[in-house]
Amino acid sequence: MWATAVGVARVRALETERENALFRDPLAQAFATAGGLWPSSSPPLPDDEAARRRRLAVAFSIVIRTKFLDDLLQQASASGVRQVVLLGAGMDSRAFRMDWPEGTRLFEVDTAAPLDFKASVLRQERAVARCERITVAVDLREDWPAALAAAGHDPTVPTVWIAEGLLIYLPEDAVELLLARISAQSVTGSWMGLTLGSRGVIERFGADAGTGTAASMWVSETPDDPVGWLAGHGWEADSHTLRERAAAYDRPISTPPQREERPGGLISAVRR
Ligand SMILES: C[S@@+](CC[C@H](N)C(=O)[O-])C[C@H]1O[C@@H](n2cnc3c(N)ncnc32)[C@H](O)[C@@H]1O
Repeated sequence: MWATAVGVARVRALETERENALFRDPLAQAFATAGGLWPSSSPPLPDDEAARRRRLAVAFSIVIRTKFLDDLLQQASASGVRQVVLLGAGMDSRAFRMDWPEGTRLFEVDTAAPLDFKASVLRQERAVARCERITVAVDLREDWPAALAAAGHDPTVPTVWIAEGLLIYLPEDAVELLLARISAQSVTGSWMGLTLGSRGVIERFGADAGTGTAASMWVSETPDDPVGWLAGHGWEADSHTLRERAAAYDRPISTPPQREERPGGLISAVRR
């Protein structure tokens, strides 16, 4: 399941090599290498044209969402937030690659296996975090708020929460529960950045996805009205499409939309 996190690192390593990269993630290549996905020619792109296009589209979406959430984290920091929680952190290396104000504490929540793998790569790379970094090994289906609190998270001061490439893997009731728990730990002034499967993506990508691929594990998509949904949880949200953000980052999608595009893939929210 967490192998998908190494696939994400591979995409970030490729972006890092670009001249006009939207971000640079110097640790991504080490994660991809340790996971057997680097040099990037392995695994080869599938021959099947549709599968090839899907793979490229997923990679593109990872690059755009990474930049979107980097910006959101910077904004939250600038507004004074000093607690960061990465839910399903995987190989996220923001603790190491971003500038953090003095006093920032960053919690990485994931299960033990990916966190152990990550720790071994970080040791090998002699990576040094640029903020206080705390890992919390817990399954998000269990009582993770208690584990987070035990690790030192303080729910009485604002937090910026990131759930990147996570909710698409959780069934709808688990997404609701996660949101309720995040909201219960978020005082006014907290922030949240979410990525959600855009509408129809499971049908388009998941239906004929090979077993073991990331797309074969996708189960949930953006609700019909993401802004209203989050308002119900006490958040003032903005939702963006990949296409709109990609254009804003000067990385426009050149092909016209094949169907009506509804908002929803990328969400930023502030706690009221
Ligand atoms: C596709 S990866 C994305 C990782 C990271 N957020 C990023 O964008 O680089 C999904 C991550 O969510 C984690 N995850 C999925 N289900 C989880 C659960 N029930 N509890 C804790 N972590 C979970 C996986 O271990 C994996 O690291």
